[in-house]
Amino acid sequence: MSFRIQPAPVARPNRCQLFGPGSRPAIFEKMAASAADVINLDLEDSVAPSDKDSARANVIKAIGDVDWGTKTLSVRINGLDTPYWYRDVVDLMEQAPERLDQIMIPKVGCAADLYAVDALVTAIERAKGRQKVLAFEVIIESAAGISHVEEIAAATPRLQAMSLGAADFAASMGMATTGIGGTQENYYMAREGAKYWSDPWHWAQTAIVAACRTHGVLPVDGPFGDFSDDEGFRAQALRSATLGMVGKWAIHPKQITLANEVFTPSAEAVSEAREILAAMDAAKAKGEGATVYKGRLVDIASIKQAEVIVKQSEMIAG
Ligand SMILES: CCC(=O)SCCNC(=O)CCNC(=O)[C@H](O)C(C)(C)COP(=O)(O)OP(=O)(O)OC[C@H]1O[C@@H](n2cnc3c(N)ncnc32)[C@H](O)[C@@H]1OP(=O)(O)O
Ligand SMILES: O=CC(=O)O
Ligand SMILES: [Mg+2]
Repeated sequence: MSFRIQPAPVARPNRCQLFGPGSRPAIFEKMAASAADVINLDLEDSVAPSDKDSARANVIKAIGDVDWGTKTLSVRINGLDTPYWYRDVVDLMEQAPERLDQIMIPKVGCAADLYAVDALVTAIERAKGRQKVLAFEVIIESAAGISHVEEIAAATPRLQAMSLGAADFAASMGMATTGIGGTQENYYMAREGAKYWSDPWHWAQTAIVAACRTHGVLPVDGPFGDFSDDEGFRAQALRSATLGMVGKWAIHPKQITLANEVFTPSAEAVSEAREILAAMDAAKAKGEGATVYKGRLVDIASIKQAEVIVKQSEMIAG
């Protein structure tokens, strides 16, 4: 237990983050018209090295030209291990209009990575007189990133969200898979001739959720590569939501509805949460800290659990 109050993350919907390559401007209007809460225009791994400069120019133009509505608009810059990232930051901060809400920093390995980007962003904000404070989001997708996840979550007040990047994470960890998220064929327990599949992403997800919740950052599940597998996407997203994540990436438009459905508390869940709060109000009026709801114990901790669902639903409804 600690006397510190757990900080709340930014109150904005983050159920689905839709990605699109910065080298494919023909889809930008479609991305803007989608039902995703967050748009991630990518300058990193979906853009070939030969297209880095033109993709950056496309993105800067589109930030001003496209009507992004009320979406959170984010650009994924290149990693700090590349020659591209400083130019991404400098050009975005010097040339893009203030409609840009945040940048996503991939392959973060330690808090100092964010210190370096923060220093550069802060200097340009001051030099250019930019009024809007740029937010950051990061991807945990390396052995170093997951090892230092808590210091990364605490690294800068600019940080609003943290995603698990299953593809690069698997590569960095030396995992024997080319799958991007979801069930892995060889990750199972065997008993009496039957296989029971387990979840190889679980521990990294819970480490991210714990670090994020400690420091008031939104925990987000990253990509699910097989966009023809709706059932697999839904199962992965449901596990993430159950663990405390608030949303998931879409790497194809057909994943947006699936993510929005999973990360919007259902009417039944909200009504049950409200009933628990009402039951606890009645218990409190009688001087009791615990009572019975539908045959099961509810107590003061149940109020906090129910409030998570009600607050999430109210925040999404606006
Ligand atoms: C894995 C590690 C990571 O870092 S993931 C994040 C980086 N990756 C990305 O950003 C990739 C994002 N996705 C894509 O580039 C495309 O969706 C890929 C997967 C290449 C598929 O594109 P395509 O072959 O055009 O798909 P499709 O014919 O099924 O498209 C159907 C209609 O939807 C459109 N569409 C496609 N992708 C997007 C998108 N990301 N956002 C918005 N719209 C998209 C297509 O243009 C097509 O539209 P229409 O029906 O012709 O009007
Ligand atoms: O960037 C995302 C990933 O899965 O890698
Ligand atoms: Mg990656």
